Amino acid sequence: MTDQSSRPQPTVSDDGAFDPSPEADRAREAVRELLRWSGDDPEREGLRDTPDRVIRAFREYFRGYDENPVDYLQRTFEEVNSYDEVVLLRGIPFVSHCEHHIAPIEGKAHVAYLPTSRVVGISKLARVVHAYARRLQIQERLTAEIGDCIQQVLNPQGVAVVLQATHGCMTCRGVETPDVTMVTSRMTGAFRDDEKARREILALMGF
Ligand SMILES: Nc1nc2c(ncn2[C@@H]2O[C@H](COP(=O)(O)OP(=O)(O)OP(=O)(O)O)[C@@H](O)[C@H]2O)c(=O)[nH]1
Ligand SMILES: [Zn+2]
Repeated sequence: MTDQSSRPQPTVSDDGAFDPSPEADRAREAVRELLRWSGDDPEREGLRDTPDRVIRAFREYFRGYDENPVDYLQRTFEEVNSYDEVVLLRGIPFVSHCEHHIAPIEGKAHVAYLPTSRVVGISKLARVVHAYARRLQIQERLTAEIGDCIQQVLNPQGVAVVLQATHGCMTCRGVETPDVTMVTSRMTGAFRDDEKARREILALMGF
């Protein structure tokens, strides 16, 4: 969870400006090579700017490497009138990329926790989801990282994370099987140990 990025930083901000660094040059050349490998001509007009677009898109897809999700959970509120029932953020849309094919993983995350004495701003749960999703992932690890981060930082009575997603590497290539959804979950504390709490949260999530 303390994985601050060690990758080269762009010499210009991610505002669409051209990055003249040697690392960016090498990345653009790698994209050019992939275009050739695919059978096209990277020098033709329509593809001339594509390597630069692709490396800027990669910065967007993978900007989670520059984020520490722990930071998002530092600010908590304690004046909650002893609220200790479930807090659920349902249906957070996310996009990730599978580490095997760099194909999109698109889905929804349902994130819940059972607070002790403090709660976190609700947007922060979505920020944690995106910070882990914007990396190369498999769905199981993404699910576990989200759940474990919230459990470790907030130390609530329990955390429940369920992800449902479709995998581009299954729909657009390979087995070419659309309309299948992968469902994964990470349950901690009360949601893992107490069958009733687990059933209730899954029902609230719509399962
Ligand atoms: N468990 C899991 N598997 C994934 C995930 N994303 C992709 N995969 C699978 O990872 C596997 C990689 O298998 P390989 O046999 O090494 O790769 P491949 O030859 O491209 O496999 P096919 O996709 O079956 O063509 C595939 O079965 C993918 O469907 C994920 O998030 N979790
Ligand atoms: Zn894949």
